[in-house]
Amino acid sequence: MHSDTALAPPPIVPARTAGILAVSGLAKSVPAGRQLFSGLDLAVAPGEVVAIVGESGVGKSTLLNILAGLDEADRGEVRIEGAAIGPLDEAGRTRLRRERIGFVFQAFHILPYLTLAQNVALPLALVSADQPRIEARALAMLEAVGLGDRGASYARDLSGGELQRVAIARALVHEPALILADEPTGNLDPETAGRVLDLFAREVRSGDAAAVIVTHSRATAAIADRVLVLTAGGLRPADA
Ligand SMILES: Nc1ncnc2c1ncn2[C@@H]1O[C@H](COP(=O)(O)OP(=O)(O)OP(=O)(O)O)[C@@H](O)[C@H]1O
Repeated sequence: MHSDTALAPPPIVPARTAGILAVSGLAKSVPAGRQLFSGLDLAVAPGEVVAIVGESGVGKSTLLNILAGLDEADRGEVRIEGAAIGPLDEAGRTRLRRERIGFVFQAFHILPYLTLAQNVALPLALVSADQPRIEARALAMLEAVGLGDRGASYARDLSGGELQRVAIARALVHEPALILADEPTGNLDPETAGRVLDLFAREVRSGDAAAVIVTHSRATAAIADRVLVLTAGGLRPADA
């Protein structure tokens, strides 16, 4: 896994900018031509957790995918730590995601042929060759989500809620600058969700990272510094 490290370009270690995420004038329509949103602006500072809520089908998951460079906007700009992602080619976007972004997908995407410990370690193993640190950090993250004794298990042996916690541990393990999470507590009971959300907030704030969480859950929105509603006209404060 590390054999190509010597040939790889140096890791992206940008200077901390005033904003981790800066989005301006974003517009997106779906292939049938229906406009999901336009004129969308968003700025997220280090240490800040932003929750995005909105009706089903309004485009929340699509927005997260655009922020991660997994989907293209029709118009507008996304900057992560000051760098625009639009001009990056696929390799550049992959590298940006690997080194600076942690993504909790709605469908988890836990790899079935790796143990849970290996799944959690993977994002860190892609950017570091320090095996003892990788293993220690992966175990610490599994413990933090209450699965410290399940590192040797495989995805097939876990419940939906346990898989969700593995996905969260994996998204945080490499201390990304930007954490994007799609319904990260949708499969968790309130007590487990609370514990996981505490971890989430702690990792973001202690690492000066930024998080954008899409959620329908009031408890999840409650840990955010700001709650924004996605509408066809962009994002607006939830209480406006
Ligand atoms: N590739 C695509 N082709 C056609 N329609 C699409 C495509 N991708 C997304 N859509 C449509 O765009 C809309 C927004 O989808 P998205 O999953 O972003 O919504 P959401 O706000 O996250 O919804 P939910 O809260 O139900 O998860 C939906 O109506 C969806 O069917």
